[in-house]
Amino acid sequence: MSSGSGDELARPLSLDPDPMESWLKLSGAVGLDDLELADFPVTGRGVRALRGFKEGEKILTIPSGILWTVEHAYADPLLGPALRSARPRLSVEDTLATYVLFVRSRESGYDGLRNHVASLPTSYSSSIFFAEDELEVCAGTSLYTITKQLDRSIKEDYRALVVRVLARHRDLFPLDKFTIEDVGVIHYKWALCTVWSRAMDFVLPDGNPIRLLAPFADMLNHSSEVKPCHVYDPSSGNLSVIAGKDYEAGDQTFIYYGPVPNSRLLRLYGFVVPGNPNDSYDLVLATHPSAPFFEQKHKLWVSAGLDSTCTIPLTLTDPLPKSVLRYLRIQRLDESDLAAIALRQIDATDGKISDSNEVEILRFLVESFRHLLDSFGTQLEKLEEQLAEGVYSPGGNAWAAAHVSLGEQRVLRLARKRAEDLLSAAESGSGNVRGSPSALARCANCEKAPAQLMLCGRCKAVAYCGRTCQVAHFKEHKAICRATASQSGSKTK
Ligand SMILES: C[S@@+](CC[C@H](N)C(=O)[O-])C[C@H]1O[C@@H](n2cnc3c(N)ncnc32)[C@H](O)[C@@H]1O
Repeated sequence: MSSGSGDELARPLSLDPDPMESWLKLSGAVGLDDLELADFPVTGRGVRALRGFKEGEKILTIPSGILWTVEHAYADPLLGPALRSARPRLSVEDTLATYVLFVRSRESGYDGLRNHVASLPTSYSSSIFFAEDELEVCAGTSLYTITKQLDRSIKEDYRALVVRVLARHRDLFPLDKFTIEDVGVIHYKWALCTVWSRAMDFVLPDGNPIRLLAPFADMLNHSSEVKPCHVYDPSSGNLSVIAGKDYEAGDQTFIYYGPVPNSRLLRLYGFVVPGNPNDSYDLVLATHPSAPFFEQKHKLWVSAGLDSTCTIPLTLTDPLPKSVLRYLRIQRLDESDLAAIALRQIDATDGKISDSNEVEILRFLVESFRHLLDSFGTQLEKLEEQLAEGVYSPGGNAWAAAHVSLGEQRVLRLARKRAEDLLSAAESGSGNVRGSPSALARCANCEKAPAQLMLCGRCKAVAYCGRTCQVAHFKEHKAICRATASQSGSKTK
């Protein structure tokens, strides 16, 4: 479940001619002679280069005709009419999941696609398959909440799929293979995880999105060390993979799944990257329509590029985005503020409204962050201790959940600290905190402000009074350090 290239001990998976590979070649796939599937120690099965590739060189093309797409599902002579009869139309995700389940259930025909399905993992380690005690490790995180919600919604979605499609076409979806009971839900979850962890998303020139599964290209694991390197050609409809860096013969080849935080990685792909620089916390801000002056405030949120309900990601590099403050300033406007705004005496879409409004929203934020942090099942220091002591078996579900919790707590602590700094400045009337100067004026560990401080040599975004404090703070700082250094283009490893 952890990330890394782990190329050293890769074993080829089989020496027999692979039926999927033969089908791919016959269908016009290009590049397979220079690649092979192999088992890698850290990432699991992946794709190995059999010769060197230069960055930017095309390494693989999967032709349009054998991609799993919504269009192909609808064009299928058996499945298409069943899909078309569904009212309302199935979502893209459900269409692809139904397509995969349909092909898997066929006893004849669909030979190529069935070979692909046969090569898919039989189980997934997405958080939706976690046992209760494993999920409890990340109680308090957005992953915990979303996974619980998914547990309910997936059952409902499957029932809806049965009613809208499966039960109406029992000739295609026989009851013994598409049961209404729990087994059916388990198969549906498996198909959803297949789509979540293997589908690729692109935007077409007309602005419409396309989601597809590409046999063999879906065997490429993720690495943040490679540039984005999978491309869809809208004119041919083919999917290609370009070398995202230089490879030597024997290396594992990768694609880049994107700057994904651990909570999303674990839910969709079933793995985490320890110390993930993309970790984030999704802060949900909402106001009930019955709140005073809701209509006026709603207009102000919209003109500030927000809405009355907003989900704003807090990140390691920007733990308290301006949009959070902007939202709350509008939420706390009183009658006289609104009158001043109507007379254009105040601009509510940017900047401070008044000292009292600012202090009020910052107090609220500090309290909210404290409350959110208190709601985590296991506190950050305890989790770090447990991970160091090997309480969770490395790579296991509980271990991965612990990393998600660590990441979200680190982000929230930074957000709380930033709100506290802003609040003390607002209360003292200086109102002059821009993050960096105050952070650099005090030791990031003991918070003292001696005459001389030394900057972190890598990110240069925090300062320490001495080596002891730098070492003591390293665990907490390393993820944000990586993120800040990579954002500012630092070349240091
Ligand atoms: C697109 S598939 C890649 C092929 C997959 N390993 C297989 O055997 O079918 C995505 C899945 O590969 C695994 N994976 C990809 N990148 C990984 C990484 N960096 N570390 C650990 N597992 C990874 C995860 O299980 C993920 O859900």
